[in-house]
Amino acid sequence: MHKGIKIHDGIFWIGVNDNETHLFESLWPLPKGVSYNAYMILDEKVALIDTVKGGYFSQYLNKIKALLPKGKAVDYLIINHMEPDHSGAIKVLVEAFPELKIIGNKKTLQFLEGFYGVTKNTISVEDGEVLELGKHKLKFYLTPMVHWPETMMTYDITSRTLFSGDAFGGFGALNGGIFDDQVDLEYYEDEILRYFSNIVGRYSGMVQRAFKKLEGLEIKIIAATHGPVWRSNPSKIIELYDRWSKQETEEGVVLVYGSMYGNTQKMMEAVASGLCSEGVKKIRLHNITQSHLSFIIRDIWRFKGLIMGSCTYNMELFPPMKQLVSALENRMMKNRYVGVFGSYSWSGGALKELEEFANRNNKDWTLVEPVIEALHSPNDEDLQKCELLGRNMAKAIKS
Ligand SMILES: Cc1cc2nc3c(=O)[nH]c(=O)nc-3n(C[C@H](O)[C@H](O)[C@H](O)COP(=O)(O)O)c2cc1C
Repeated sequence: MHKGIKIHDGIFWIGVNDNETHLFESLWPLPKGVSYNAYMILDEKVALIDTVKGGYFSQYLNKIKALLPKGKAVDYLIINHMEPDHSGAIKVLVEAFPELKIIGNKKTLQFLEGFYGVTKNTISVEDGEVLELGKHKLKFYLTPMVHWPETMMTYDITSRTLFSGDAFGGFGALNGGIFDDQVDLEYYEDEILRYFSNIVGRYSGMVQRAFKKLEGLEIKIIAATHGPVWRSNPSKIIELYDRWSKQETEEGVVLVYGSMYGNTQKMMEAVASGLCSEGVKKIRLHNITQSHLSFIIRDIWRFKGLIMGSCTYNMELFPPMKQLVSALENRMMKNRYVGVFGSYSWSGGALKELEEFANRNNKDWTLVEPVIEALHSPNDEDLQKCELLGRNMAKAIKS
């Protein structure tokens, strides 16, 4: 990974791996790192597509210099996305190549000035405009809010490569191989979904708009800004992204509970038995204080059913459950079933908030009965109701 890697005639991956950052966007755990993918096209004109996070500039620059033919300079930097994990090296890049012309759309150039004070040698492009490098012809597609307002994609008409920005990208550094046929795809697919559901999912409608715009385009390679480059089976990730952004779900249920002393957990175990008795195999159980929210959101995005159970804490929902409920509303998830239950010892409060969530969002989440509330510790009747909730949820997701 110390030098550029050819992905097609004249096109090179010049990205870097970050195995140091613990939390992407200071929020999302990176147990296996993340790659910041950037690309270089060598033609009559030389173009770079995106940069890397600031601290990785020297690795990036070394790759550029090693590939750059003698006597040539870098002519263009195309900015698909201004988030600093991709734009962080722009300012120093401009110092290294002062003649460089920076290409972005109107919004990109506003961000460029705001973040880095760069205003010189910029070219604003419109949706559908084409830039000729020689053999390679790059067409720009503005795809706002996938996932920032300035995001765009760059399509190389010659090689049929789509430089897609953050779309189709995911967590996980690239360890050796960079292509879909060289890596453990099962791992990356999970991490692409974790990236999508937590970061891009809220803008699913805009992802669908982008799909409409790209309709009919022959795509042989997808080169995103994170994760593997799809050269063998790009249609696989396109299909997954299409399904996820249409909020199509799989048959399965996510169980999330918050419990301090085990009573609420006991209720969730009864729910799980009910699901199992109706043949549900894909059950993902999360103790909310043990699983990071990003993995819970990933599973909820994937499956059709969600059951949440919470103890009461100072008159309210258990604090991390509150965070989950707010995250669900922020992601604007749809077409799913939800079941809720709670426990308390004097005044209650947790269940009320979960029911309020279900009622507020009843167009997007269909409530599955019964709703159960246990005082102190669940009795036999409570546990039977929990099993019934599991059975009813199983029937709902199979209907
Ligand atoms: C710090 C703390 C705060 C609590 N606050 C409330 C409360 O405001 N209202 C209430 O009815 N119960 C309250 N409870 C009681 C628990 O919600 C109740 O015992 C519940 O059954 C605990 O479930 P668990 O065993 O799954 O943790 C509180 C318990 C603790 C430890």
